Amino acid sequence: MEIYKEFQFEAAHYLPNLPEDHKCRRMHGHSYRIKLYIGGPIDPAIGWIKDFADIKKSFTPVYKQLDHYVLNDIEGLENPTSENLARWIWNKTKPLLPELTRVEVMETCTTGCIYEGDDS
Ligand SMILES: Nc1nc2c(c(=O)[nH]1)N=C([C@H](O)[C@H](O)COP(=O)(O)OP(=O)(O)OP(=O)(O)O)CN2
Ligand SMILES: [Zn+2]
Repeated sequence: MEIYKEFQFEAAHYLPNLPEDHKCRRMHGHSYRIKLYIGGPIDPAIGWIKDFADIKKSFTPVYKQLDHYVLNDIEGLENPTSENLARWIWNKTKPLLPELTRVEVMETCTTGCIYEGDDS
């Protein structure tokens, strides 16, 4: 079974590797939504896999690096596509939250990326 916790943060970015005339090469902002999925057995005494509050606590140091920043200024996010952001969040969060099974990044209401580790 999996559970998830959703987060939202505001950030600006531009995609520097796109052609000059591509609109996403210009600086613009998104209300990003992130879903972190956690897998594991249900604790029979409590009836849950992990407290949602503990997922939030573990993710907070990573979240704070993203919210209200220009993503391009962050080390490792110089080309902040959804794909690169999902992998960056995975790499930063997995050591803090070993039960992490999937990261979903939603850049707009209609677009997103799912990352499940090295071979996805
Ligand atoms: N595979 C990817 N494609 C695009 C990414 C990305 O990270 N990975 N990013 C962008 C831009 O950041 C852009 O802001 C979002 O793209 P898009 O959906 O085209 O933007 P709109 O909200 O303007 O979409 P409409 O449906 O046309 O309104 C682009 N592509
Ligand atoms: Zn964008």
